[in-house]
Order: sequence, then structure tokens, then C-alpha cells
Amino acid sequence: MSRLHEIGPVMLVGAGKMGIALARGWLDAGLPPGNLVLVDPVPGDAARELAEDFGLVINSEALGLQPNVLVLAVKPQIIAEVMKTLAPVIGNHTLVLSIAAGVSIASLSEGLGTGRVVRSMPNTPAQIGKGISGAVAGPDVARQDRDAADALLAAAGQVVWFDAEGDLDAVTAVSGSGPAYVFNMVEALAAAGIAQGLPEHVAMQLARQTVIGAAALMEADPAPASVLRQNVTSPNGTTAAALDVLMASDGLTPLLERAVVAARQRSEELGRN
Ligand SMILES: NC(=O)C1=CN([C@@H]2O[C@H](COP(=O)(O)OP(=O)(O)OC[C@H]3O[C@@H](n4cnc5c(N)ncnc54)[C@H](O)[C@@H]3O)[C@@H](O)[C@H]2O)C=CC1
Ligand SMILES: O=C(O)[C@@H]1CCC=N1
Repeated sequence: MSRLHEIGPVMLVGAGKMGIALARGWLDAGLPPGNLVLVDPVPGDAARELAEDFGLVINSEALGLQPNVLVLAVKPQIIAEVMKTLAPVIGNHTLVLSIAAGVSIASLSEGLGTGRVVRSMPNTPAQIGKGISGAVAGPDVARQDRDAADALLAAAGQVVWFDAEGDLDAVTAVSGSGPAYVFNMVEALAAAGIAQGLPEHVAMQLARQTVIGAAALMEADPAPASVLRQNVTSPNGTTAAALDVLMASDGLTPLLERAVVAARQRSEELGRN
């Protein structure tokens, strides 16, 4: 029996991009549809599709049910307001699992009146079960709560638990936002191909399939990324010429470092709102 079968009622507050990506994973991994309640006043197409596929109702506000797990998946900017409406649905037995960027365990605990809080950071490949989440358990989280949070996050892919909450801002900046960096690289590689005279759709096809192929190869081959890179790089060949640019002191490494620092700072800022 799947661990998700044993969790009991789960309430998802915020059925947006990330909430729905997770919810689909839970249902596919064995969460009984009757154990999932969706709360969203403005559900999007993906939420409506999921509701239709699994016969779920989307509530515009949290109703009386006190779920075993309340998953908070609204934007950090409105989370304080949303928490004010959730007090009646937090029971003694309710674990809170937040995926909101930046929002600390302390402010979630204060806003919801419970210390049974897990703060986590998944990413959008969760949609296809290939995500990775970081998670930190608050001080009042029991072993059984942690198992429940782990089961929910594991339905979306890998889970890494951290002891220090501050690490989650770094996780957000690396893997939470990370898929966007890779998609932007596809856009940039396609643009570079167009600049070399390739038709737009061909440049995009080449760039996109290159990243898909490279990611699939990395999944299939446990060799370090540096070895996979070396396997492409013939001595004094074309890749070496390109890597001289990418790996220069002002190349991709310092650029990504700046991007990750900016994301981390924004995560910390969102937590101060
Ligand atoms: N998109 C991503 O890649 C990731 C997002 N997150 C976090 O997930 C959370 C949601 O982000 P997205 O899904 O991208 O945003 P989104 O805008 O797609 O979803 C937010 C949803 O919350 C709903 N909502 C607004 N007010 C509400 C209320 N009072 N009660 C219930 N629902 C309400 C909106 O209608 C919307 O459907 C954020 O806190 C974000 O930091 C975490 C990891 C990755
Ligand atoms: O951009 C954001 O704030 C969210 C958190 C990580 C990915 N998306």
C-alpha cells in the first residue's frame, strides 16, 4: 500500500502551477481522490482539468474540515492574509506543509497557531515526477508528520531534508528556480543559432532536443557532469573553443553565481514581507 494511502485527508490551499503539479503527483501515486480537498478562489485551467479528471470539487474557501495535512501553496506575498482565514481548519492533528518561497517556519507557526510545520521547496519537474524538493521540519514535527510530508514530496521526485532552515533559501535559488535557468539556456542557445543563420524553428528544435538529450544522458549515466562534459570535448576541437568562452573567469560560473545570489536574496526578502 502506498504511503499516501495512509495519510488521510489532505487540503491543498492554492491550486496554482505548483500546487496542481504536486496534487497530480499525489493522485497518480495513490492518494485516494476522496482524501484531497482543493481550495482556490480563482482556479486556473490545470486545476479545473485535475478536478474533472479525478472528480474533485474546488472550494473557493477553506471549509470546516480539519485535514491531517494542510498544504500551503499560495504566493508568499498573500500568505499572511490567507493564514488568517485558515485558523478554523487547523486541528490538533493537522500538519502544515508549506511550499512558499522564503516564508519561515516561525511566521507560519505564528500565523497558523501550530508548531507542526514543515517548510519545503519543490520545483516544477514535479509535474512529471522528476522534481527535487528540499525540506526542513519545525520543532514540533513528530516522526509520523515528517513521514507524511516526505511521502507527499516524494510523489514529486527526490527529497532532501535539511537541519538548518537557512539552507532552504539556497535550495530555492538552486533547484526551486533552477528549471527556469535551464529553459533560459535553451532560449539563449536557440538565439545564438539564429544569429548563425539557422531558421528560428530549427534553432529551437536543436537547442531544446540538446538539453533534453543531455539531461536524459545524465540521468542514464552516473558519471559526474564534468566527465560527461569532457566526453563531448575533443582535444583542440569545437567544444573546447566554446568552453574557453563559457569557462572563462567572466563566463557561466560567475554569472550563475550572481543569479543564485539574487534568487537567494529575493527568497530572504519574501520571508520578511
Ligand atoms: N512555480 C514554481 O516553480 C514554484 C513555486 N513555489 C511556491 O509555490 C507557491 C505558489 O506558486 P505558483 O504555483 O507558481 O503560483 P500560482 O500563481 O500559479 O498559484 C497560486 C494560486 O493561489 C491561488 N490563491 C490566491 N488566493 C488564494 C486564497 N485566498 N486561497 C487559496 N488559494 C488562493 C491563486 O488563485 C493561484 O491559483 C508560491 O509560494 C511559490 O513560492 C515553490 C516551488 C516552485
Ligand atoms: O519564482 C519563485 O518565486 C518561485 C519559487 C521557486 C520557483 N518559483
